[in-house]
Amino acid sequence: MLRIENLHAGYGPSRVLFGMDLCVEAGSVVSLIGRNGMGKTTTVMTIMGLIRPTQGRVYIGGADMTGRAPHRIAQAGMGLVPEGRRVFPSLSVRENLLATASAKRSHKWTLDKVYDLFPRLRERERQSARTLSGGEQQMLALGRALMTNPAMLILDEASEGLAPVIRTAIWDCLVRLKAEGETILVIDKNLKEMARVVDRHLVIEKGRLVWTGSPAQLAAAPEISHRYLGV
Ligand SMILES: Nc1ncnc2c1ncn2[C@@H]1O[C@H](COP(=O)(O)OP(=O)(O)OP(=O)(O)O)[C@@H](O)[C@H]1O
Repeated sequence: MLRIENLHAGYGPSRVLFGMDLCVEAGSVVSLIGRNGMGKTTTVMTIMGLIRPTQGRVYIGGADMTGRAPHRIAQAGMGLVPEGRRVFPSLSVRENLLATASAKRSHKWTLDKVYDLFPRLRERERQSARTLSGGEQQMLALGRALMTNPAMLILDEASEGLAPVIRTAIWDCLVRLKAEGETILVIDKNLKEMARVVDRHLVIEKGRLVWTGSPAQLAAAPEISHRYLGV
C-alpha cells in the first residue's frame, strides 16, 4: 500500500532523513517508533507531500507519488490524523466530519458509522469542536480522517496527552479498525498498547530504519528497546 525508499529530507539546511525506508502492506498495522527528534513526524510530512524530499521515492498503491502536492496524496488515499489534532474549532462536530467527507474511493465510512465507532461524537453532534475535551477532539480528528474513506490511515501521536481511559478508547478503536481490514501506520510511544494491534514495528534512528520485527520479537530483544527507544 505504502512504500518509501531511500528518502532524504529535512528543513532547509537541516537534514533529518538519511535514506529512510518503510513499507506498509495492505491490511496491516505497522508502527513507526524511535526516540524524540529521530524523524518520525518528518517521515509522515514527507509522505503527505508537505516536505519535498531531496532524494528517494514515495509509492502509494504502486504509483510513484514523490513530490506530489498534499491534496494529490490525500486523493491517492492517505488519511492523516496529525499530531495535535487540529480540528476546525468553530465548526460543530457534524460539520467537522462532513467537511472532509468523500465517497470517491469507497462508501464504507459514513456519518452514522463514525458515530457508531464513537458514540460520544453522536451525543455532541451539534457542539462546536472547541468545546470538546482533548480526548473527544482526538476522536473527532480520527473520525474526520475516516470520513475521507482513506485507503490507509496515518496516526501521529494520537494518544499523546490523553487521560488513560480515553487512551484505551482510542486503542480499542484501532483494534476495531484493524479487524475491519484497515491499513494503518501508527506513531506512538506506548509499546504495551501497541502490542495489541500492531503486526510489525519499524524503528527509526537518526533518519533511517534500523530495526523491524513483531511486538513479540521486540519484547524478546531488550537491547533494541534500550538502544533505540531508551526504555
Ligand atoms: N519545522 C522545522 N524546522 C526545522 N527543524 C525541524 C522542524 N520540525 C522538526 N525539526 C527537527 O527535525 C528533527 C526531527 O523531528 P521530527 O519531528 O521528525 O522527530 P520525531 O521523531 O517525530 O520526534 P518526536 O517524537 O519528538 O515528535 C528534530 O531535530 C527537529 O528539531
